[in-house]
Amino acid sequence: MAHLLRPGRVDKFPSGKTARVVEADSANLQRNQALSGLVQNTYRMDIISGNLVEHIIDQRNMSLVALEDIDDRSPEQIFAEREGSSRIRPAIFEMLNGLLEYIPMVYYTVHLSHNPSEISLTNITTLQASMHSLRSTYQSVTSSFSRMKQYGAQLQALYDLETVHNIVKDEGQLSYPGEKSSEEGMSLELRYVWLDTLFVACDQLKTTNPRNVVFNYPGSQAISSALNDVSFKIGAGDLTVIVGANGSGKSTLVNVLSRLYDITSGQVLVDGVDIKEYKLSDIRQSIAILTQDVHLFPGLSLEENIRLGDVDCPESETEGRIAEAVRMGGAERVVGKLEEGVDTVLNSMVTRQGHLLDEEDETNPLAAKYKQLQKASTVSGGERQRLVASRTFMRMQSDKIKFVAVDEPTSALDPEGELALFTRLREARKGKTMLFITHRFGPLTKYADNIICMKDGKVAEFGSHATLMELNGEYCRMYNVQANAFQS
Ligand SMILES: Nc1ncnc2c1ncn2[C@@H]1O[C@H](COP(=O)(O)OP(=O)(O)OP(=O)(O)O)[C@@H](O)[C@H]1O
Repeated sequence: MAHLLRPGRVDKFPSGKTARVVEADSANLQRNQALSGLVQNTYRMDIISGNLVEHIIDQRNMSLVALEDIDDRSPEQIFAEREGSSRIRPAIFEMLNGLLEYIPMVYYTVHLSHNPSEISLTNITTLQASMHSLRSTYQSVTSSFSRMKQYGAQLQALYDLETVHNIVKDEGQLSYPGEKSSEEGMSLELRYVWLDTLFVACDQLKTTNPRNVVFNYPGSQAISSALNDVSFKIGAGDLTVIVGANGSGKSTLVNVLSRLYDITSGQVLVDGVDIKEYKLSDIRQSIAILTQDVHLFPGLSLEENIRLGDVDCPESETEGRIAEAVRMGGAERVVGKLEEGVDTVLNSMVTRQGHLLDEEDETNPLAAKYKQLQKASTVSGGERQRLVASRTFMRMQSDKIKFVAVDEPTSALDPEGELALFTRLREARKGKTMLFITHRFGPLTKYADNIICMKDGKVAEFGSHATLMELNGEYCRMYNVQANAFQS
């Protein structure tokens, strides 16, 4: 395992030497650890909404195979175990090893002393052969035992990855897109469910006891529901903008429309069919979600971070599609100023161990790497948002995407960057239904087919910009607050 230095913990010793942190320099080891690190809760939504659980488990398996005999435990663990085993091994293992060599001999000696007629050259040769074979079996068992411990740790890490599971049940049987799906995009509807349906007479349907659309977050202590009495319909290919005050339920609407959560009562219809009837992974792979909470995955290159937007992209098209995604995400300058471009790994995952380095010793081969690491690659908040948007554009290039939800992804972008991002998203909407959540009305509401104005978990108003302005209600009030700010 090669090592390189990192400007981490630095302690001066009286000898003039400096203790530094040393990192493992194996790309496979770092990749393996990066993929394992994605089980953290921080990345849960990114992984689930991107339908990436299986892909990440596969990739981690592949990186484990690529690691071959490189131990992927932390250096501290390896060190502690070596220290322990080096004391035990000579005392117990070597003794056992030595004893085993003699056991057959002792047995045969005793046996032959009772049956002297059986002593022959063949018997002695067989005895020696069995002795060697017994010894090598023992050695392979002990080494397998130690490998088993290692595999146990790896299995545990894989198990942790498997626990990045969905909150919702995956019991649907229908494939998506289905028979009723449109080329223009996904149609979405939130509606009441009629609890008791009575056939009063032939062709006459009487429904009673409507069950409201309600959503409460699991385990929430809130006294009111995050969504209550919400019903509307979005047509295939529509551009819809959701507006409303903080906490009014805008993001929650995206969560239930994309089945990150199931509504508590009521129904979400996708192309006229209950969303629960579709296979969950089909729904996931048809949706792209861009929010301010999505992350760049640490330890993976920018290229891989963007490629994760569409893991099924054919190998031959990947490079061109990534370049296009970077352009559309407005991240060309960000990538351009990094020495290693899209190969840059931000916040690389590392393994560490202590290392003594004489600071004056320029002949030390680690010195150059140490200097390189001191120039750690970082990006600003706005640059990060551009890179994350690039992953969404990578995803949107896939024909499978039928619904794109964009939830205020521009908080750190400059005004020019924000306008450009919204424009490119709108331009890429062919064959997709689009839903934007925004507090800034200007760049989007004038293009919207529908505006949903949320208030206290309810749809306060629904309609086009002109209709809602005419209504002179909540939307008109919020619009005028922004418009007046520019005029005064
Ligand atoms: N994961 C969660 N668990 C419990 N309650 C939540 C969760 N997410 C949101 N809520 C609550 O649900 C309500 C609606 O939140 P939501 O995030 O949908 O509002 P929002 O309109 O998107 O707000 P903002 O404009 O601030 O982003 C709030 O009262 C919020 O506290």
